Amino acid sequence: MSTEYKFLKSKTVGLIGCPFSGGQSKNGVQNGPVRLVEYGLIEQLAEMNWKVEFSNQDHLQSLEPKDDPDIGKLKRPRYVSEVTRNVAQVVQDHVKKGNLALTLGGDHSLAMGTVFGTFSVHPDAVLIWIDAHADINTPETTESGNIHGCPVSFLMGIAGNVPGFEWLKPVLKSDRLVYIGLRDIDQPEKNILREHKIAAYSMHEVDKYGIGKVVEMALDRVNPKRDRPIHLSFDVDALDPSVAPSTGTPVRGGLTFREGHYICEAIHETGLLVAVDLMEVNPSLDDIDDVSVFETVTVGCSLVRCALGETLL
Ligand SMILES: NC(=[NH2+])NCCC[C@H](N)C(=O)O
Ligand SMILES: [Mn+2]
Ligand SMILES: [Mn+2]
Repeated sequence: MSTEYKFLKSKTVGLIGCPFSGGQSKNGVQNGPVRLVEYGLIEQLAEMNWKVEFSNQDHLQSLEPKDDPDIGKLKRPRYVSEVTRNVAQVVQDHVKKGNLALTLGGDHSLAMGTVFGTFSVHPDAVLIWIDAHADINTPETTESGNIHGCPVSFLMGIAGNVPGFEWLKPVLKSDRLVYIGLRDIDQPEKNILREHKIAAYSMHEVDKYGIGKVVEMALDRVNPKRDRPIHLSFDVDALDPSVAPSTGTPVRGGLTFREGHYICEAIHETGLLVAVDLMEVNPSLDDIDDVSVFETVTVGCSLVRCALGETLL
């Protein structure tokens, strides 16, 4: 189109709802997409003059194999592989058509599919990963065995050969990835970040420089000429638990409400977005109250709206 989005053909969003929880061990995150849609996300985007093509992925849960024994430490590897392979295809179809691919999780292992889908159309894209966690454990280093802690290593091709994941060719180069919001990184993950010289802005840098400067530095690192397509993968646990409590692995000391929104606004302003993930909204955790769920769902919707162009003025 449009001056607003350099790599889109029209102001159309492919909304991909992924009710999937197999990349981690807590129940409920599969209900994230339905709650975000129930709250009105589709209508909100339509009101912002987006055409919405809703690609609901309700069949994903039926892909769970009867028998899915651990491979090494990895839990539910066949299920995760099958689901993410399907998601990759849907994302790829939307991005190829010039739609903005918006994926609602579900757990963050889904990013294996979304990022692969984007990069198979735009091999020169960059990945901006907003998270408390680096999600770059390998099958060797993961302690939990939860694959939502590992998608980045698979995408980079440093996960080794895991049977069933042959389809997932390494598409992500270490200099095309940047993190913002990190604060809970396993020691082996720190080693990987250092070894591969991956750009990472933890909460320490957010405190030190302010979010405006951090986003600018992050873009300068991976997208210095501002000419590469951007895939934004936003784990809602990047936000402080006081802002987004209803998520499976909350970590104190996170992004404020405004810092989270600023990131989305600033990335929208580049005009380079081709894909957005909103992951790890879990509206049905045990012991969670309705207000916490409501706050998390509403903040999820407003992050998405800001990434898609909502402004304060
Ligand atoms: N997408 C997430 N919320 N990931 C949390 C990962 C936590 C931990 N590093 C692990 O490997 O299990
Ligand atoms: Mn996380
Ligand atoms: Mn994550």
